[in-house]
Amino acid sequence: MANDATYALELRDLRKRFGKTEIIRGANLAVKAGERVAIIGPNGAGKSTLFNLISGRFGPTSGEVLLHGARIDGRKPFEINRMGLSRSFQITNIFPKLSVFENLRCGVLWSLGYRYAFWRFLSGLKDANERATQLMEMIKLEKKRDTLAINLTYAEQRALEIGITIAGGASVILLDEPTAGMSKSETTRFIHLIKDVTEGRTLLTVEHDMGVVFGLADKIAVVVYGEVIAFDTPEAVRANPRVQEAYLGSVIAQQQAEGH
Ligand SMILES: Nc1ncnc2c1ncn2[C@@H]1O[C@H](COP(=O)(O)OP(=O)(O)OP(=O)(O)O)[C@@H](O)[C@H]1O
Repeated sequence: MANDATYALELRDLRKRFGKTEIIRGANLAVKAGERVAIIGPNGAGKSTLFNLISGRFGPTSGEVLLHGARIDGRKPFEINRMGLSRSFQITNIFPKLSVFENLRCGVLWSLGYRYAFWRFLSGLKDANERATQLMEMIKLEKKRDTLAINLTYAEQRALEIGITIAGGASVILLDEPTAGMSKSETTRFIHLIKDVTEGRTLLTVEHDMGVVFGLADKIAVVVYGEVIAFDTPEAVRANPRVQEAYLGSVIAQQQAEGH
């Protein structure tokens, strides 16, 4: 099945060993184009490691990762990015001393391959400017166009980061805990923003907050001990006895006790 592009992203019997310890133990997942998927699971289950395997930060010990039917396992992160998968790296890919507009334009140029372009050439790059303006509207930061990233609120920085992540028009987007550290009202607004900007794209998030999971995801992948033990709609996952037993029962009980 060399180029079976039925799925936007596919993991086939994926395994990752660190030293003697197998952390990812035969993970399988098949995500259709346009699906929004939340990856949940207990601490240490391997969620971040899966993201690292998908985005090319780590190569798998064995198994396959396919992006629109093409093998990407073992490729470098920038190659995978060029093939249409973009991962957010939280605040770290924001330039604090550049404005919102300049940050977005940088993201656009990077995706076009102008990584080391000189700033004096930039104003002439009409397409990049237009795309940056369009992104700024999508992430609702038009009014902060010339504000330095360092002076944005935390939630605005996260929005900017998402703008940079989608700047190159990637079809598959990976977001690590996109609402972590936000207030409840910011989180609610941010879920809408993420839904808007990822419309028509495939989204994977690693998420601990069940409110975000159930508000955002079309499907939930439950990772326990390095395996995807369930992959289904939120309702089906919630009702799945194996998930209840392995993870969700205790999380929901805890969040109810905390008043979430
Ligand atoms: N580079 C590495 N070298 C060695 N062990 C690692 C490495 N990266 C992750 N691990 C181990 O792999 C296991 C899974 O970690 P991972 O961060 O993927 O889990 P997680 O499900 O994302 O957890 P959390 O919800 O706490 O963020 C942990 O035991 C971790 O210590």
